[in-house]
Amino acid sequence: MMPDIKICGLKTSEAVDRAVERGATHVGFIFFEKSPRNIEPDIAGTLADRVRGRAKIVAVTVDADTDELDEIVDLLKPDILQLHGKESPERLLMLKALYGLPIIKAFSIREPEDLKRIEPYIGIADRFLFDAKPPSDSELPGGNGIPFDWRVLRTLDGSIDYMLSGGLNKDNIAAALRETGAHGIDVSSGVESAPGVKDVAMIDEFFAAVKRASALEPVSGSTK
Ligand SMILES: O=C(O)c1ccccc1N[C@@H]1O[C@H](COP(=O)(O)O)[C@@H](O)[C@H]1O
Repeated sequence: MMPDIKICGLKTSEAVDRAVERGATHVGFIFFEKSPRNIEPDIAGTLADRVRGRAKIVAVTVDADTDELDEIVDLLKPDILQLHGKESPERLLMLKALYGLPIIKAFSIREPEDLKRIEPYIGIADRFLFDAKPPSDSELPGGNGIPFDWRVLRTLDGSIDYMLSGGLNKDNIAAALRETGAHGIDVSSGVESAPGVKDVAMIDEFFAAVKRASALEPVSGSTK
């Protein structure tokens, strides 16, 4: 089965169009000034209009205040909020009540202990996203292009819905899916030729690799 596929950090119509043509179920826009993928909400809204209804529009923010979120929700009209900072469960409840949007809550993972941090968010976050811990010299909480040890997720309760993220690319996505069986994947750097510069050929290659990996997957219940 094909996982949900989110292409994140989009900034051009060419990349948005190609991602959705190839089968992206989610497209992500980054609202974080220090990121090379940062985009103004009005420009993101115009890009999102190209694919609205064909892919879920995801607004990625990091500890954004309500004024900033108001502007993003107003101009982008996202389907989903992705919170990639230290937002508390209470903050998620408040934002869900305010905007009526589903929330993906991101967590950085290195070891099994890190998974304990999701517990207070179960039943509040609509989906989790597991990313690698950023290097100590990085200003970005995500989008660093580095994977974590996916074996950590072996201890995760199978009923937890999550997207796998962090350094995914055409060369490691088959192994990542084989190890985790993730129902959703999220890629940014892995389809870029330089930080913040999406490459449509790399988007093509990534989708081709996911399709190959999904075709190889054993069919549950099959006797063959
Ligand atoms: O991509 C960014 O610049 C970014 C900035 C701030 C918060 C989150 C960000 N990106 C998220 O991180 C994942 C993993 O990225 P990568 O594939 O390792 O480059 C990305 O998909 C975004 O959801």
